[in-house]
Amino acid sequence: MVDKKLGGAGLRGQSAGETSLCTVGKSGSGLTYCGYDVSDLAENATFEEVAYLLFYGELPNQEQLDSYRDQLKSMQDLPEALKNVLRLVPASAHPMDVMRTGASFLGNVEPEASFDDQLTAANRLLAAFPAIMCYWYRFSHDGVEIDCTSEEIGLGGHFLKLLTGKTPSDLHRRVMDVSLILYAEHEFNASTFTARVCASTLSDMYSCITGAIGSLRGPLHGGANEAAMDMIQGFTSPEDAKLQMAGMLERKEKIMGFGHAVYRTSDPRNGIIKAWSEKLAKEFGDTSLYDISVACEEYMWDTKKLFCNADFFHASAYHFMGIPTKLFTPIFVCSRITGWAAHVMEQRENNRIIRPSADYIGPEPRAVLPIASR
Ligand SMILES: CC(=O)SCCNC(=O)CCNC(=O)[C@H](O)C(C)(C)COP(=O)(O)OP(=O)(O)OC[C@H]1O[C@@H](n2cnc3c(N)ncnc32)[C@H](O)[C@@H]1OP(=O)(O)O
Ligand SMILES: O=C([O-])CC(=O)C(=O)O
Repeated sequence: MVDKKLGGAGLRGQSAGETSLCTVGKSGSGLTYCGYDVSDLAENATFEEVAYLLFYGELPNQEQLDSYRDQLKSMQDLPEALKNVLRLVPASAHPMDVMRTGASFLGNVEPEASFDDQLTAANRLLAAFPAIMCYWYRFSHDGVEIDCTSEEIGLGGHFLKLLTGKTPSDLHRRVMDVSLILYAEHEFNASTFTARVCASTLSDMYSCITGAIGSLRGPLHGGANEAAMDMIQGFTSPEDAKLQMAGMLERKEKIMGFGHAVYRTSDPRNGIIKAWSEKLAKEFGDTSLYDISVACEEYMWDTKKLFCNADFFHASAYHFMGIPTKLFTPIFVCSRITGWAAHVMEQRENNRIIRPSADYIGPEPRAVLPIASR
C-alpha cells in the first residue's frame, strides 16, 4: 500500500471563502455563531432563536420569536404526495437516505421558484424534517400513520412527540433543544461546503440541502454519533473499553467520535453535551454507559491526546432519551439545515462558481492504440 500523502489534501487550513456566520477554533477551541459563543446560546437561548439568528442575522425579540414559531408550526405538516413516497420506503432503508429523499421530493412538489423564495424553502425544510423522519420511521417500523403536527412549542420537543407519541419531559425537551443548538452551524465543514459548492452553480435550495445530507451521512462526519454508539454498546465496563480501544488503536482503526479537522485540543460542544448526558444517565437510573464513555475519553486523551468531538457524548445522551441509534444522524440534519441554508444564502449574496484546480499526477500524453494492439 502506498503511504498516504497529506500535502494539500482535504484543503486543510486553506481559506475557501468568507463567512459572517461562524468562527471555529478561533481562540484555540471556541465556537461562535454570528458573534455569540455557543455555550452562551446553549445556556440562554432556544433552538428557534438560533435558527432565526442564522437566517435573519440577529436574535429575535419576543414578538419576532412568537411569530417565527407560529410560522414554523404552520409549515410542519407534510404534503400527501410526500407521505405517499415515505410509505414506499422500506424499514430496511438507512434513515439518512430517507432524509435525502424527503428533502429532494419536497423540492419537486414545492420548488424554490426563485431566490426570492429562499427563506420560505429554508424554513419549510426546518419545520418539516422532524415529520419526514418520524412519519417514515413510525409507519415502516410500527405500522402507525402519525399526525405530523404537535402542540409542542419547540422543534426538539416536537421531534420527541412525533417519535414516541408521548409528551416529552422538560428535561428531554431541554436536552434536545441544546443538542440542536450545538449542531446548528460549523463554518466550512464537509456538508456545508457541499451545500455551498452546489449553491455556487446557482442551483436551488433543495438541491443544495440534498447534497449536504449525502455528505453528512458518512462516519467521518455526522455519521460518527451512530458509529460511536455502536462502539460503546460493545464495551461491557470501563476496563473492557480501555482494553478494546487499545486493540483498535493497535489495528490502526479510527475511533469514532474522537478527533477533529480544525480543533486541536478540545471541541467546545463536548463539555456541554457531556454534562447533559450525565444528568440523563442519572435520570435513566443506570450510569454504566456514561461511565464507559468517560473511560473512553480519558483513555484516548492519555494515550493519543485525542479528544471527544461533538458526536461522542451525543451518542449516550440520545440513547438515554430512548432514541433509536439509527435516528441519531437524521437529528443532526434537523439541526444543521439552519447552518446549511444560511450558508447557501450567504454564498448567493456574493457568488462566484467554486471551481478549484488539481495537481495532475497521471500518465504523460499518449496516443490511443487500436483496440487489437492493446
Ligand atoms: C460533527 C463532526 O463531524 S465531528 C467529526 C466526526 N468524525 C469522527 O468522529 C470520525 C473519527 N475522527 C476522524 O476520522 C478524524 O479525526 C477527522 C475526520 C474528524 C479529522 O480528520 P483529519 O483532519 O485528517 O485529522 P488529523 O489530521 O487531526 O488526524 C491525523 C491523524 O490522527 C489520527 N486520528 C485522528 N482522529 C482519529 C481517531 N478518531 N481515531 C484514531 N486515530 C485518529 C490518525 O492517525 C490520523 O491519521 P490518518 O491520516 O492515518 O487517518
Ligand atoms: O467542522 C467539521 O469539520 C465537522 C464538525 O465538527 C461539524 O460539522 O459540526
